[in-house]
Amino acid sequence: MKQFDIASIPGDGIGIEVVPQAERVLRAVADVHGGLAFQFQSFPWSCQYYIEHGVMMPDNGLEQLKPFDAIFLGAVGDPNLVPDHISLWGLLIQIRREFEQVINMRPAKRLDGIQSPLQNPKDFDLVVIRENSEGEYSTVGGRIHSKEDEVAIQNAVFTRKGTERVMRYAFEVAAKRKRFVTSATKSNGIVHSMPFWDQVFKEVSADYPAIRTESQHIDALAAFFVTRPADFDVIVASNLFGDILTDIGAAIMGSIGIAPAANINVNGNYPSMFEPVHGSAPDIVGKGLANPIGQIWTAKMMLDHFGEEELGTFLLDAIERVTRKGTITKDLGGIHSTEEVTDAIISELHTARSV
Ligand SMILES: NC(=O)C1=CN([C@@H]2O[C@H](COP(=O)(O)OP(=O)(O)OC[C@H]3O[C@@H](n4cnc5c(N)ncnc54)[C@H](O)[C@@H]3O)[C@@H](O)[C@H]2O)C=CC1
Ligand SMILES: CC(=O)C(=O)O
Ligand SMILES: [K+]
Ligand SMILES: [Mn+2]
Repeated sequence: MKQFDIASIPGDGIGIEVVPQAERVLRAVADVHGGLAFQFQSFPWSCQYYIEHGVMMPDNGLEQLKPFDAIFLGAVGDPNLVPDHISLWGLLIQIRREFEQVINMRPAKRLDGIQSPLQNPKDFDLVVIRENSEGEYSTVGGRIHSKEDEVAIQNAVFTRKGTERVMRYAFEVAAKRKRFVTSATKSNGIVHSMPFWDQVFKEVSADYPAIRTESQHIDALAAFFVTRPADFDVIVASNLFGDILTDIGAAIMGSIGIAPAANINVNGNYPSMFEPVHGSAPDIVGKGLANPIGQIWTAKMMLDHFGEEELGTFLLDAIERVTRKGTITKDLGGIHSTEEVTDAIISELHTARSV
């Protein structure tokens, strides 16, 4: 029996609602498979934890997480309790950084039965590879003076190592897909980091002659995600550009509530972390309205990461059979609750086993 030890961090808001549902689904997957098991240990680190302890996680939090095979996170943030920059940097971004989860991988794909806000979405199936450790999300800078003399300086950091790494990763992913990489740039407006980004992209692409490439400015690319998403395969982007693009990717899928994501450690020194694109959605918390598909599709990405790709596909197929039948939550125009959608997915898993 293969066992995977998973650290669960439900976090805040709807994270607390969707993480246990996705754990139920993973247990069902294990049950259907018969030869593997998932062991979950839940950590209460969240804004509520901050109110009680003055920190988002204990001093040795990272040490506690390190031995696990993966981290399964819901969402972090409750602006009524803790300012967002404190809660996100104190937990989510700290784990991404300290555990060298340098790649953030976010697929966007049209699913049967889900209405895209686009009139003609076609069958888009793309994946954004976002740099996850540097770029525009940096602690370099500061604020000085006050009142009308106040100055805020925020420096973006682009290292050759980090830039090359995310690009190589994108090319490797593309090699297993439609062999097309689009680079998100803005070298017409950002005159140091983005021409550097373009240069590294050109150098790295020379190592992958079988893969088609293009560069698009981020503003135009954002528009193309709306007007012709089916034309893309793999998009490589900096931290901020990737963050924005993947919310658009989620929106054209039909809801941010279904979009999955993986924060990947590529050197094997620390666990990777799997968390949906969405946040804690304070506006719908406690009502059974949270769409569990983002968290469950994220579990599928965790299965892929464990090398269980067949099981991952099996799970995504079950999700799509459920959406096709119209068992969907309110954000997608349906009437079903978080739990009902999860039940339907679990029941599809069992049905698929028995045929
Ligand atoms: N990675 C993370 O943990 C992230 C955390 N956040 C944090 O979450 C909090 C709320 O941020 P927002 O900007 O409002 O983004 P959000 O993703 O939480 O919500 C945006 C909109 O999408 C809806 N939504 C999100 N997930 C849904 C789901 N599963 N089912 C149905 N509807 C869903 C919400 O109801 C809301 O209308 C903030 O504290 C923010 O910092 C935001 C984004 C990512
Ligand atoms: C924090 C955030 O917006 C994200 O991880 O997508
Ligand atoms: K999240
Ligand atoms: Mn985001």
